[in-house]
Amino acid sequence: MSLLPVEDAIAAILRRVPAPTAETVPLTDAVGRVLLHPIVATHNQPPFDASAMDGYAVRAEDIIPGHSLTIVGVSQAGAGFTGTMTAGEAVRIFTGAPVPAGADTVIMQEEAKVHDGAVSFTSHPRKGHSVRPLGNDFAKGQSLVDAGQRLSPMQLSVAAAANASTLDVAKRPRIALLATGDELVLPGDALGPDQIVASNSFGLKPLLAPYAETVTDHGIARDDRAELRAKLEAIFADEPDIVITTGGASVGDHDIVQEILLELGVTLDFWRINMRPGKPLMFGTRGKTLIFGLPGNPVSAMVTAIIFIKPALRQWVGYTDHAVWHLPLAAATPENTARRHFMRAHLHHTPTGLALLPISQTDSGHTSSMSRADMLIVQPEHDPGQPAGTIVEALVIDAF
Ligand SMILES: Nc1nc2c(c(=O)[nH]1)N[C@H]1C(S)=C(S)[C@@H](COP(=O)(O)OP(=O)(O)OC[C@H]3O[C@@H](n4cnc5c(N)ncnc54)[C@H](O)[C@@H]3O)O[C@H]1N2
Ligand code: MOO
Repeated sequence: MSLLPVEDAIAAILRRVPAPTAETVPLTDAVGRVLLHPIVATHNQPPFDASAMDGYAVRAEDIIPGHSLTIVGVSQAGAGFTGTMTAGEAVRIFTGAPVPAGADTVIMQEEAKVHDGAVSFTSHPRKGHSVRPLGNDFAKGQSLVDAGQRLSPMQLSVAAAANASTLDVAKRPRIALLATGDELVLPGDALGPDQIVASNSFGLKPLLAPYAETVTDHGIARDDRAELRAKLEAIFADEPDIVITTGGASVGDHDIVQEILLELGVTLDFWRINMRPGKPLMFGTRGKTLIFGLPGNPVSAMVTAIIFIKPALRQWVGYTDHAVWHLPLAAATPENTARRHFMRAHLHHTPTGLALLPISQTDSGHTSSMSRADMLIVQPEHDPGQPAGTIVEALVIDAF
């Protein structure tokens, strides 16, 4: 049985992903969305030379120990001093207020002594001190956030400062999930003999939600041709962008998912990858809909979603910031097989920095070890095993 290399499978999937398309959303709905057109400043910030302190606007050259300046007015935020300051004058000023014409420096009030309408100072500041020059933060026409980034609260704050009220972000796909298996019951239901609680969709839905317009969980289909066909037909009738099944992907007598998908007109691009966990992954298309048939084993389902569906979704929304990490091993890894191993690992804080502590559990049905993992070490095919300290490649499970 020939197994497809991981890279070839990812490349085959990415070829089927449509180019990102934009939609315009209000700033208030943009957090976590991927920016498709850069945020460009439409004005200078600050729009005028502004005071950074509550104090006095002065001309630096006028500050001579023992000499007083005459206070000729006030500049406050939203209502600047309208005159022009000349030699020997000072203007009372507040944080954020425009620095009056003629002034070049601000001295904070803690360093000022006021007496009879005049002010003297205990410090001798350099010219420009406590003044934020026009355009100091950003200049008109400057790109503030590049396309391809996932918008953070700070980036939305800068977008607002740049006077943007809407942003162009990537449209997100509509995703449908379907679990398959006679043995499955929903969490909370009584477990009968030989039954298993269906857990996959409850991990997949939040894993994929950050990239999706909607993730609709269509529940469980029994290993029954008519039922599975009817459920998949109903899902396809809704025209989702992506359909994800779990279970029934392998070679057992009840593994009928592929057969029914083919009957329903799905073109299969590939089945079975040279990896563990997750070997029986299948992928195909039906019109514009992408179909991922994930293995039923819970660790295999999550790992294949991380390794194959997340890259597809990142490309779908135009996200360009993804990084593979390189970190030292905190303990040795064992010899690998001919299949690429995505090894569960803890991100470990050591006195000399971060390190990866491999989790020895490799059972693809072992959910509790997966729940303790922060990272997946990418162990190459035929890797002989590596000693502690070796720098290895790893993926952050929770990264976008
Ligand atoms: N003869 C062979 N047997 C198997 C092979 C093989 O190559 N030859 N591959 C193995 C590998 S690798 C995997 S992975 C599994 C995947 O099989 P399926 O995708 O057909 O999955 P199922 O048989 O339906 O279920 C496997 C396992 O997972 C449990 N399961 C299923 N759905 C869920 C769910 N939604 N939530 C929680 N747990 C679920 C199910 O009860 C089974 O225990 O096949 C190997 N066999
Ligand atoms: O894909 Mo399976 O996960 O190796 O048990």
